[in-house]
This record gives sequence, structure tokens and C-alpha cells, in this order.
Amino acid sequence: MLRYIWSSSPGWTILNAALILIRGVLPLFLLYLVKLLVDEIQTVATGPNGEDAFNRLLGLLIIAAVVFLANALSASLGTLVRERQSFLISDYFDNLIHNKTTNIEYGYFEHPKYQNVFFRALNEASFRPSRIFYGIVGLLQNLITLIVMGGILLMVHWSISIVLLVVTLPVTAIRLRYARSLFSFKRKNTNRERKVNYYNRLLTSREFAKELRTFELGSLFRQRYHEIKDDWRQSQFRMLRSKTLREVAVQVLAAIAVFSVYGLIAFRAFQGQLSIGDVVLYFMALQRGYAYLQEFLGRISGLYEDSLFLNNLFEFLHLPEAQPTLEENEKVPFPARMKQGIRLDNVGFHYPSNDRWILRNVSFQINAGETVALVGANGTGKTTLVKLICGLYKPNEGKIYVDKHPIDHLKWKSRVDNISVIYQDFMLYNVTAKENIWFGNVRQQLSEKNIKDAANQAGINEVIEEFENGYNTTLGTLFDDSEQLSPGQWQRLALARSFFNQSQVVLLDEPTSSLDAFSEAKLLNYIKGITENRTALIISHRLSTIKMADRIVVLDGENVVETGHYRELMNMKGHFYKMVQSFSELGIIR
Ligand SMILES: Nc1ncnc2c1ncn2[C@@H]1O[C@H](COP(=O)(O)OP(=O)(O)OP(=O)(O)O)[C@@H](O)[C@H]1O
Repeated sequence: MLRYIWSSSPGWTILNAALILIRGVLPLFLLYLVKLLVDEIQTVATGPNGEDAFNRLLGLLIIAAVVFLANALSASLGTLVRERQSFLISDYFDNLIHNKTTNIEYGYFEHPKYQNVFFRALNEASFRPSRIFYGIVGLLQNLITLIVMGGILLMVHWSISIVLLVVTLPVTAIRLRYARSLFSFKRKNTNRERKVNYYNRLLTSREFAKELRTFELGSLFRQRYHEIKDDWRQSQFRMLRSKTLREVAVQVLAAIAVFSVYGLIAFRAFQGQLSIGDVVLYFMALQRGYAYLQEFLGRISGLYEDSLFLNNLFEFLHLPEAQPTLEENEKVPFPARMKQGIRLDNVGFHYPSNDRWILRNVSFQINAGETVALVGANGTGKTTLVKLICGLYKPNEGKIYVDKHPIDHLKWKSRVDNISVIYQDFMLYNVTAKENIWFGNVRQQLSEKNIKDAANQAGINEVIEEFENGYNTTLGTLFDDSEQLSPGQWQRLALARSFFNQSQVVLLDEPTSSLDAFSEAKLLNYIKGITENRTALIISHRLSTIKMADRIVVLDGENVVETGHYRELMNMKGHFYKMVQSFSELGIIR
């Protein structure tokens, strides 16, 4: 991190170091000038040669004013420089985090065990690194001041510095202990803290606002929020209270020790060993020295606390990444023109969070150029299968092939270019309509014509063109001058995204679930057109969509139970037939 700061802005770093030095020394210089001033005032007031002494006094006053101003200016400049450098630190950590979140396996995001790690790291990451930086700068500044201040106090008596150190150490020990307990308390209670955050989100964010009102869930959620929060806050408060009580006890002892030293200085002044200027200097040095020492040790405990919390960030940054089966340069590109298609060979899969098999011994082929409909009751693993083909998860057993190549032997980028997908929970990007479609493949030119073609194929062109800013309209409800689409229109936009990507394979997970019958009929024609030259896997509960497929693969209880064309399967009067019968009675398959 320090190397990054230095290499990004050596000039600012040097300025910062110079300011640390100046800000460390100037207050002491000012203190010394005050002593000289007091002595000089005494001389002017009592001495015979008034004019000379008065000129010296004036000179000292001017120097003190300049030092005072320099001290104030260096404080303002210091804030500016530190702020500038803290931007760099926050950029540095943002880069580390974003690099990790975009590259770790997708599975981490769906695994409850890792939600705590994510929460702890990302919650603290926004401010801890900058705070550590501020802490180190302050610590260095304090250290310089303290060394010189210690020297001044040594002039009074060697024991004063030691007394100050001894009386401030117990408070520091108490704070360090508290930092450690707070850290382990927060780690142990991450789940509770996440729950509090969750209920807060339920109460405050847009996505829940509709149901919150229609089901009148507000007071229930508020009650739960407070129950968890109060309990958690009380435990935290108890820890804080015990720390404060201990601190108060040692502060009383510290005050007694400090005032004994004041007494010692006064005693030596009475004995005529110190001038009034000396007394002022020592009194101020003692008072400031004590304050600086407290600040210094406070910063040490603050830094200790911040560094403990930084462990959370490192825990996240060190989450192990998947070992690729082959290095990227050993992988082969996706076939320029697929010949055999996609083949699943005895695929078995369970999610990392548990051992329950979702798919077992699943074998079937999607021939090149063929459209296959994957059907099955809810929860039979259809979406999971899409995630496996997209490479979000790896099968625990068996393999998936593209032609003769195991799918994980294909170069990742060529895989992304050649397999486009619409997930069941596709994203609603709050960006322009144009970009929403272009996101289907950002490696392709953002050509207005191709975007419009894709929108036309998905039947969303007219809707977009009606907006005042056409394709440049920002969609959603998050930003000014946006236009919101209906769920069906969003779905068509998502389809346009996948049409924009001129991929060989399209995977559509319930692509027509939100469409009205008219749009669906129109869209099915488009899908037919689109899938004519492509290899397609469509998941759907809609009979109209299923019927369109060249072949149907029926999933049930972990594996494939039937495959064939719609007519064949209906004539077999097997699983699919029963499913169509019962589902159409229930209205699930339409
Ligand atoms: N991230 C996950 N972690 C653990 N289990 C999961 C996860 N995602 C899904 N499952 C489980 O896997 C099973 C299959 O889910 P999947 O979403 O693949 O079903 P589906 O056939 O697509 O269902 P639907 O028709 O409702 O869309 C379900 O029992 C579900 O509980």
C-alpha cells in the first residue's frame, strides 16, 4: 500500500512527510517562544532599560505570530494533503476488493458461510484503511512532539517523563483490551449484525417497500429490528461501561500524579530555581505533554483496533480461488462452428453448502443447431444445470463437453462470447436502454444498428423509441429522468441483450414467464428465428414455448427421465404426459 501511495504521488508524499515534521515541531517552538515572551515581559516591567527590552519583546511577538500562523497554515495544508492521500488509499483498497469480487468463484456469493466474511470485510473496508493512514500520520507527528517535550521535561526532573508514561500506560492497556474484546464480540455476532442490517434494508429499501405496505409488515419488522438490535447493543454497552469504569479509576490516579508534578514545579519556583517564564514553559509542557501522550497512546490503541478489523478484509482477500483445470494459455478456443453440440455426460452436482444431490447421472445432448426444452417440476435442478453450462459451478461428477472438448478446457472469453444466457433472475440495469442491450456482449462494438435489430427481435424497439431520449433513456427508478419498464418489458429487454450477443449457444431460463400471450406468441416466432441457426436450451413451464422445441428433456428427481419431441412424449403417456395433464389442470403449464 505504501509503495502504491509513493509511486502514485511522490510529490504529495514528500509534502506530507515534511508537514508531519513541521507539525510535530512547531507547537514546541511556539511553547518556547511563550516562555521567552513571559521572561521578556517581566524584564520590561521591572528592568531599567525599557526601550531595548521593548524592541526585543516586539521582535519576539512578531516571531511568535509568524510561528502561530505557520502552525495554523500547516494544519490546514496537512488536512488537504492527508485527504488527497486517503483518496489513493481508498482507491487502492477498492481495486483490491473489486478485483476479488469480480474474480472469485460465483459459489461464494450463494454460500451462507461466506456471507459473514463478505459482510465483515466490506462493511469495514470503506473507512478502516483511511483511518489507519490518518492514525499513522498523527502518530508520527505526536512522536516528534513527544520526544522534544520529553527533553523539556527532563530539564525539570528526569522522573517527570517516567511518571507521565506510567500514569498513561494503564489507560492504554484498558483500551487495547477493549479493542480486542470488541473485535471478537463483533466477529461472534456478525450473524446478528447482518440480521439487524437485513431488517433495516427491509424497512428502508425500494425493493421491499411495496409488500411492506400491502402486507402491513412495517411494525413487525421494526419490532424484530429493535429486538435483535437492543439485545446486541446492550451487550456492547456492558463492555463499554466496564471499560469506562476502569478508565475512570486509573484517570483519578493519573490526575493525582500529574498534580504532584505541578506541585514539584511550583516548589522549585518558590526556591528561586525557576524563572516565571520557566514555570510557564514547564506548566504548559506538562499539561501539553500529558495531553499529547494520551493522544499518542490513544492513537496506538485506535491503530490496534483498526488493524484488528483489517484482518477481516484480509480474510476476504485471501479467500481461496478455484484452481483452473488448465492454465488459460493451455485452453482451446470455443469451436468456430460447433459440430456435435453440447453433451452432458453423467453429470452429478450438489451445492457446496450441503451434500444433497441436485443432479445425478444426468446425460443428454443438445445437438448443434437444435433447440431443446428442459422441463421439470420446481426445484428439479433446471436453473442449476444452466449455471453448470455457464461455468458458474463445476459438476462434482461427470463432464460437460462442447464438441469433443470438456467445457472447462475452453478459453473463458471465447466461452462467454459463444454462450449467451438469460437467467430467470436477470438483471435490471439502471443505465441507458442502449447499454442495457450492449451489456449482452461488451466486447462487441456498441453499434446502434445491431442494438436496434436485437431490440426489434425481442419486440422492445417500439417501447424504447417512444421515450423522448429513445435509446439514450436511462431505465429504472434510481436516477433522474429515468423511465421505468414493466416486468414483461424488462424481460424483453433481457432477451434483446442475449440476441445482441451473436453467440452460437443461447440458454434461456424461463424467457417468456412475464410476457402476455400476445407478446409471447410474437416472441416465440422471434425465438424460433433466433434459434434456427443456433444451439438453444430453453427452460419453460409454458406449453407454447415447450412445443416449439425440437426435443424435450424431462428432469425429475435428480436425473433425466424422458427425452423426445412433444408428440412422442405425449404418445408415450409417461412422465411428461402426466406432468402436462396435472400442470395444465393446476394452470402451471399453459
Ligand atoms: N445456492 C444454492 N445453494 C443450495 N441449494 C440451492 C441453491 N440454489 C438452488 N438450490 C437448490 O437446488 C434445487 C434446484 O434448484 P433450481 O433453481 O435449479 O431448480 P429449478 O428446477 O430451476 O426450479 P424452478 O422451476 O422453480 O425454477 C432446489 O432444491 C434448491 O433448493
